[in-house]
Amino acid sequence: MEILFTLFILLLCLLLYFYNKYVYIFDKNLKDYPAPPQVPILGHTLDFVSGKGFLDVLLSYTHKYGDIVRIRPGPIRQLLLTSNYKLFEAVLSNAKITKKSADYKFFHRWLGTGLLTSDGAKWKKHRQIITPTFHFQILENFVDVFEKNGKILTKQLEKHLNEDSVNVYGFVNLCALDIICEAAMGTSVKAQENMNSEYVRSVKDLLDTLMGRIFSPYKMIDFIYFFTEDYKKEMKALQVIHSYTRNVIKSRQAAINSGEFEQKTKKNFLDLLLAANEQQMTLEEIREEVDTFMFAGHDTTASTISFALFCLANHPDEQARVYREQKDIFGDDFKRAVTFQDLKKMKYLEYVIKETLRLYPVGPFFSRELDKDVPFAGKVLPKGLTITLFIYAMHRNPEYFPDPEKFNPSRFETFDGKMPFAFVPFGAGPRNCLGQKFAMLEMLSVVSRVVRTYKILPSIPRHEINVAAQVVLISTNGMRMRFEKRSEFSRK
Ligand code: HEM
Repeated sequence: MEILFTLFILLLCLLLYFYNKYVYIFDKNLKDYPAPPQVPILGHTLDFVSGKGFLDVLLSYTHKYGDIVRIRPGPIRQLLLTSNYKLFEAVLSNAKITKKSADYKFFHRWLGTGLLTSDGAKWKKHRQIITPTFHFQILENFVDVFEKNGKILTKQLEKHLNEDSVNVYGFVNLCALDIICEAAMGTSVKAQENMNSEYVRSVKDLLDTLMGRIFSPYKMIDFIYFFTEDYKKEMKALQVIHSYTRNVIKSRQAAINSGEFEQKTKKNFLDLLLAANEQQMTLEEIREEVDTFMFAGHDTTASTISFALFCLANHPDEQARVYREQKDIFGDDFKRAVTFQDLKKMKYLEYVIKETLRLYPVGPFFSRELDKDVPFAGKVLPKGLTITLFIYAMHRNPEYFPDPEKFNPSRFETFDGKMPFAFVPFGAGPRNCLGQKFAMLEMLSVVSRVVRTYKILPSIPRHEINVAAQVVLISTNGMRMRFEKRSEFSRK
């Protein structure tokens, strides 16, 4: 009896501790921020399982309650959903707020604690080692990789010329996978030509299972997830992907040891990492970083290129302007390979890609967890709080982007950077996207190749996209358009 009583008291103390830590202190500090109606214990969880879609739920909160909203997506967790400029600035410009929120844990089995998912000393050390490998000059090495795979993409699309409606996303996704594999590891998985290869299938399976987990209220819980078919599928895919990466690392390391590396003029990220490493990272840590590039650098560019092509298909005047720019750069020799210098000249196409990223940011929101109290606007944001930066809503704020729903690339001609946190598709501050320059060059190269080869037209019937937040922002019903071969010297 005495033991039971002691256990009861211990449990009570534990509950009081958690209540005080996560509920009382949060409520006390955040009470002035509005919160949608919630149910006891579950908070707002039911809204997220209502079938309405994550992005739509968050948008409805923002529209109804303003640019800082208090949300409780479970019994103890609280977060502030924000599209408030000052709060964006306070979080993103603070070099001490670098901790990722708990949501990133789903990626740990694949990426371990690589750059995207790590925190603290490990993240800082690895970021320092890896940053020089993304230097703009080094990126010149990859122009051939973009060119080669962009060309294969146009060949794949050729098989669908004059069809009324082609869903471009699958084709672009395989192209982006080929590019990142070659750039990150120097190996060619030939995804575009052989989409049934074991590696390509495993990447797809892994992304599918991750997505299924993040948005399922029960698969989120480890104990339940371990008994699902998805778990088995994930483990099988991980085995294939990890052993592929490990084998490539081993053979690269052997090449370096044999002196072969010195003679190589075009080095991939893995070569550069191994060379810069000087025993600071273990081979397993290098594996985590290479897998991180594979993940962070694949669906992201695929989604943006597809949205950009969709926008061009549906805005013929903008496409004509991009095409004119291509004419100015390539003259009548549209078939020649693109160079690094050419890509730097594609200013208008860059505005098109930026405008695409404004309307369709790949990561429509991302979060930080505060590891200390942070003063903000006369209040204290308590330690442990998750701040979810709602990029999608920020990018559609008419104060910074007049007529925000309109696809208008020209707005970037005069976007002067005075409000740097209003446009942050690549994040900002110490944890910004390491691959952003690489990504921009890749996207310029691939879109340029498609526009030079084909006139992109709206599908028949015209396609309405259904935008949703999955692992990245995508259109759940595909991105449909039509392609028409351009005549050699067409000026339209
Ligand atoms: C359209 C393309 C891309 C977009 C919009 C994008 C966006 C982002 C964003 C928003 C973050 C910050 C996430 C957060 O703070 O939680 C991020 C981080 C990161 N991205 Fe990208 N990304 C793109 C392509 C790439 C590519 C091609 C690579 C690599 C080749 C890459 C590598 C990374 C890495 C390593 C990080 C983690 C940086 C750190 O935490 O230190 N990304 N990206």
